[in-house]
Amino acid sequence: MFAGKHINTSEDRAVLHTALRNPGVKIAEEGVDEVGPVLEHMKQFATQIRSGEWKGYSGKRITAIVNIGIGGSDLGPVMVTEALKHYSDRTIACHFVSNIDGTHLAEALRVCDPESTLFIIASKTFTTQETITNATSARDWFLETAKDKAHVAKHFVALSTNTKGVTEFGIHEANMFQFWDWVGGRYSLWSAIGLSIMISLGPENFTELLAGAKAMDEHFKSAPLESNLPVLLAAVGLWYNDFYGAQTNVLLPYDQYMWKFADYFQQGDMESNGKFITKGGQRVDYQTGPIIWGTSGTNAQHSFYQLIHQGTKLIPADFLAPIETHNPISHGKHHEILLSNFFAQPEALAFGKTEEEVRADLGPAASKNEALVKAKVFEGNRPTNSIMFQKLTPATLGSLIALYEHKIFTQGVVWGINSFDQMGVELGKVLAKSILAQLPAADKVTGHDSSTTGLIHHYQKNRK
Ligand SMILES: O=P(O)(O)OC[C@H]1O[C@H](O)[C@H](O)[C@@H](O)[C@@H]1O
Repeated sequence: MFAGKHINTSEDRAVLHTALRNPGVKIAEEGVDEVGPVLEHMKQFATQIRSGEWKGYSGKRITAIVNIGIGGSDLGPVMVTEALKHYSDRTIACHFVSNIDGTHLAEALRVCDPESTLFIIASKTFTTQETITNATSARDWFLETAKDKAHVAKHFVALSTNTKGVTEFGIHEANMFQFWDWVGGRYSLWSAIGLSIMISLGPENFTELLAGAKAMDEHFKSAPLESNLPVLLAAVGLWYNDFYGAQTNVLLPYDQYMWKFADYFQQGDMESNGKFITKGGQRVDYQTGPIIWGTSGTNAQHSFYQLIHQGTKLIPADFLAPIETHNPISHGKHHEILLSNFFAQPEALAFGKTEEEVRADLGPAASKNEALVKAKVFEGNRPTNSIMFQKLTPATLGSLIALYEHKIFTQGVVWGINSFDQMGVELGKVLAKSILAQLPAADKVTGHDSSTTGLIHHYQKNRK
């Protein structure tokens, strides 16, 4: 991976997101020597937006950005801007529009002023239906007020590998921030796709984020296997996934800023390792990628922990927490309570509560209600990883993201699969396209099973 070999074999591509956090690295791959210059371009632009030097068409400064992208062109920027909100001076409102559902764009535009809004169209391919449709509607909305197409240049920029697609859309090449086909979508927040992060947090914090990831890259490359964090995380995961039949891995950050961390790694992990075919084309006869989910503690405790503690499924859990909080309100009381929960849960999951302990707790009442005794038993022996870090800084977040990226890579290598393509998302897209063409009239609806046909007909009969 680090050497730039084409380990994404099905697409014959290198996998070099690590080069994005190591500008100047020498690898013979088209575009690698442009990493530094593009980063510079991003810094200049972000600084102009943040300082107010960049003006909208009517002379107003930019006070809102709308990142229009989906999947890897959305989740990374959303997760990181949320996680590092503490580092934002909040002078620029950040909106993220991903869903093709018109509600997503409409609700964002409701609070934006066309004269002071910058649209960032983020799409690696610049062909994604949701993004191009949302971007076109955003441009129409903008032109309703701005009138003149020449004003688009001040309000629309693109992050993409597809120069032709960007210029055809009407965005000038000078307002395009390039990246390359060796950056996978779900590994792209380190590239131009991170522009919204940089505008929100400032170039220095973005540089720190990259530095933190680079430090983890170095650790991954050089640490002995037995003390190599991504390898350990991968090995523990493999153990439960492949030898204990665990279907899943829940991510539980005890830091409110990280509330989107699990959402981000749903794509990161499941799109990378949700594969049943090996690189050599064989059907695997073992389990591969786990189901990833989770949300921030302690909310999760009051929602789904019951099943983790006493359900019939084995759910390995990763707990993450900062030693220091950015918000030590009420003399640090909140953080102490938060951390006491962070320490308590893995202990409870590991050691549970025996029937004897329950009986001792209940005293004489135990013998009167045997069912209650059984209901209060925790079997324990439920596996967890606990990861503590000093404080959620940009560098620490960069390291944590890279830790999980390399865990995913390591597991993919052991399973012999290609973690860097995503063939499984194609079929639904193709079917949706053919259905879209059939929606205008009932007699056009052909080639589907009776359930699908019935649903489409129901929609056609009842739409207004
Ligand atoms: O950035 P884009 O080319 O618009 O792609 C956006 C997303 O599209 C697809 O859903 C892919 O499966 C994702 O990996 C990708 O992140």
